[in-house]
Amino acid sequence: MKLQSVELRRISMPLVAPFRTSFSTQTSRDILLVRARTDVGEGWGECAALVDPRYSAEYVDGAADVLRRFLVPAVAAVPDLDANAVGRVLSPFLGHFMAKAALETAVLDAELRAAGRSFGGFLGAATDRVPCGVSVGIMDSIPALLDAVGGYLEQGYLRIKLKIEPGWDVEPVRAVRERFGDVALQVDANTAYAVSDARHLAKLDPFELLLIEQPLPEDDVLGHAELARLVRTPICLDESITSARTAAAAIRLGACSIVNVKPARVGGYLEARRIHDLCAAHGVPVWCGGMLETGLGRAANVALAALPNFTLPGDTSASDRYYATDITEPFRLSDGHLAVPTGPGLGVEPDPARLDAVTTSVEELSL
Ligand SMILES: CC(=O)N[C@@H](Cc1ccc2ccccc2c1)C(=O)O
Ligand SMILES: [Mg+2]
Repeated sequence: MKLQSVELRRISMPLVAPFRTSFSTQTSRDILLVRARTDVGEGWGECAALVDPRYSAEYVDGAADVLRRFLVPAVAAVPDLDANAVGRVLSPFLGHFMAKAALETAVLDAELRAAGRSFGGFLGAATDRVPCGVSVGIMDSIPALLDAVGGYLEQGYLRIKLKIEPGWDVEPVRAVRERFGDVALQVDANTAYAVSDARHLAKLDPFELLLIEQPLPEDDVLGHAELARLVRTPICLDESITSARTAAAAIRLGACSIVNVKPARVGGYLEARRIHDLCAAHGVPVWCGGMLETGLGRAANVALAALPNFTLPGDTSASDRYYATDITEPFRLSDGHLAVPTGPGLGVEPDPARLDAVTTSVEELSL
């Protein structure tokens, strides 16, 4: 396969409701899509980077720039391209995992569409539908939170994840437990605490949470290992896991007993599968994280979440959790599950009219 041209497209997608985390409140998503045109057809990749470097060091204008200047030219120079070559040819460029993931996914999508293979079939999906959880933002009040959680449970979500931060943690969890009983429940702090908060975080132990996600800063692996000795609730890492190597180190150091696998955060679906396999070898369960993707990224995540060691419901929610109108056919929850796409490649593609309606810029990179 040979890369002939790449389109960098920016789309602006309003969220159905503000989404507040410990690091920001977002009301819309400014998303970069990568469209790879090759001699055997085209493929799509979605870059998960936020508009500002608050979840990780990446941000969407920076991702577009690193793709334009370094990543796309390097991949375009490969004479006999396949998805396995992308990680190798991009490894001299450090970091920029979300930008790399978008490009690798676009190349993989083109390759698989041309071969008539689905993402799930290629990655090793073991099931045709995946159980889904939902991520619930920090709310203005406990009653508002309980209304939101009640609504998601009525829609059929099989697991609730509450965003927490200092000042919004024990009480919201207590309220959800008192109202909804033993629903599958976990929390995500997005790095908002310090290991000195261990005694406070241990107050969550009586609520039998599935896990506490990324309580401490990304680089505080040793702090997570110390916290895991002071808190009974299992520790799950998200931001800290940037590769299979960092996953192996975190597990060996006792920093986590569960991993949130996010292809965008680790440079793509091939590395994500390596993390899945490594965690399986260590008996560490994984689940698929979310970055408020459109149906393009959502399709790839659902295929990944079908691998056998994804034993916990992920943040693979339905399209309407975030968007009133998706750019692809929407993913709809059915009995708390999403069906794994079976078509070639991602198995979905953008509807041209819907795509045009949200497009804010299109740039053709000639190679
Ligand atoms: C579903 C979920 O909680 N995702 C991330 C946080 C996150 C990720 C990407 C975002 C993009 C725009 C606005 C908020 C966002 C929050 C997480 O697991 O930590
Ligand atoms: Mg998280």
